[in-house]
Parts: sequence; C-alpha cells; structure tokens
Amino acid sequence: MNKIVLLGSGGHAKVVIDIVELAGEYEVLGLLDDHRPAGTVVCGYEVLGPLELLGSVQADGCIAAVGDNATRERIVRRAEALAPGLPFVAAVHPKAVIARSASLGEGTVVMAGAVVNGDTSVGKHAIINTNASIDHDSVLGDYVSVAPRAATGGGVRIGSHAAISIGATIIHGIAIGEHAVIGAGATVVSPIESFAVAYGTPARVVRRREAGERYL
Ligand SMILES: CC(=O)SCCNC(=O)CCNC(=O)[C@H](O)C(C)(C)COP(=O)(O)OP(=O)(O)OC[C@H]1O[C@@H](n2cnc3c(N)ncnc32)[C@H](O)[C@@H]1OP(=O)(O)O
Repeated sequence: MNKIVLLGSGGHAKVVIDIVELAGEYEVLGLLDDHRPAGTVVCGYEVLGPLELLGSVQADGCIAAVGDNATRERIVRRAEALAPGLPFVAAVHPKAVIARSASLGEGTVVMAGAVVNGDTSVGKHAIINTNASIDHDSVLGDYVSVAPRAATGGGVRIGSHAAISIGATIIHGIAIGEHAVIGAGATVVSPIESFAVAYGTPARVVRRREAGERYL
C-alpha cells in the first residue's frame, strides 16, 4: 500500500489519521512537524521530525494536516520546495457522501458525515469538516475550510482561504470573498466581501482582516 506522511501533528492531524486509516487507500508512514519533538506519538504514529525531512522520507504522497488555512498554505508551499513532485493526496472519510459529479482538489480532506452534492467543485487543500454540507453547483476555492455542521445552499461561491465557522449557514446563491471569515452560527443571506469577518443572524460584516490573521 502506498505510504503517506502527514504534515502537522495537532488536533486536525488526529482526525486526518482516522480518515486515512478508515479509507484504507494509504498507510500513514508518520508525521512531520516543526513544533513537536521527534518521537512524540500521536494516535499511534510517530513524529519523525521537522518538515525539512520531507525530501528524505520514503513517502509516496502527503497531506498538509493543519486546520488554519494560511498555515496550511505555508506548509504546502514549503513541502513543494522540499520535495518537488511529491503528490498531495485527498482523503475522504468512508462515511462522507460525495456526489459522482462533484470534484475535490488534491490535498483536500472530507470528514465523517460531510456531504458534497452534485456539480460542486472543491479546490485544493480544503477542509470539509464533520457533518458539513455543501450543496449542488457550488464552487469552493483552494485552502477553504468549512467547519463542523456548517451548511450551504446550492450555487454558493466561497473564495480561496475563506473560513466558514462551526454551525454557520449560507443560503443558496451567495458569494463569500477570499480570506473572509464567517463566524460560528452565522446565517449569511447576502454576499460577503473578501477579507471581511462577518457573523450573526443575519450575518453582518463586523471588521476587516488581513490574510493570515488568526481566527481559530
Ligand atoms: C474541529 C474544529 O475545531 S473546527 C473549528 C471550530 N471553531 C470555529 O469555527 C471558530 C469560529 N470563530 C468565531 O466564530 C470567532 O468568534 C470569530 C473568528 C468570528 C471571532 O471574531 P472576532 O472579531 O475576533 O471576535 P471577538 O472574539 O473579539 O469577539 C468580539 C465580540 O463579538 C462576539 N462574537 C464573536 N464571535 C461571534 C459569533 N460567531 N457570533 C456572534 N457574536 C460573536 C463576541 O462575543 C464579542 O462580543 P462582546 O464585544 O459583546 O464581548
């Protein structure tokens, strides 16, 4: 079986480990993380060392397994430089439902109970978290995250690096700009511009944010 390494070893990596094990397509070789000592065991797998080791481990692929969207992109960029050509693989929990006509980009992870409906396209290195629901004809950019139990109607557009927080709802046909953060429990009924933080019911823009600013 092909072996993959996970880049990251925190809470999100724990969930990705479970998905990879249950999906049964790849074996986890170990984890690489600059911020946890080598030899630390996470859900049965060892932290092999820092990300710099990516070029020397005998892996057939990898997944950037960090929840924060900007950090995940930084890790992907470093991995591409350290191990050019090493594929990023997608991981889909066997209890997720992905329509035959939907597409997922490389490195994207879909958690248990999530649904991605027909003709929806999800970009690269995105996260569709536990029980999230993305309805038909939607387009999600690269490095997007949709938190647990968030839901969208059909024909929604979510720009790259945007974060849809836990339990948020986006009605059909809405566009969310890149790097926007939709707060927990929000109900979005009108478009939200790029780099905005919005929450509430109905969701209102409360401030602007910079790319990479913490939201978790
Ligand atoms: C598996 C996983 O763990 S996935 C990750 C799950 N976690 C999430 O989804 C995190 C979601 N995060 C949020 O919703 C955050 O509250 C953010 C990012 C929107 C915070 O935005 P900020 O502007 O930094 O809010 P801050 O924490 O400074 O609070 C400012 C005010 O807004 C309120 N507020 C913050 N978030 C929300 C929200 N989602 N809805 C309503 N009010 C909110 C606060 O209570 C506070 O009110 P106060 O001034 O009356 O005390």
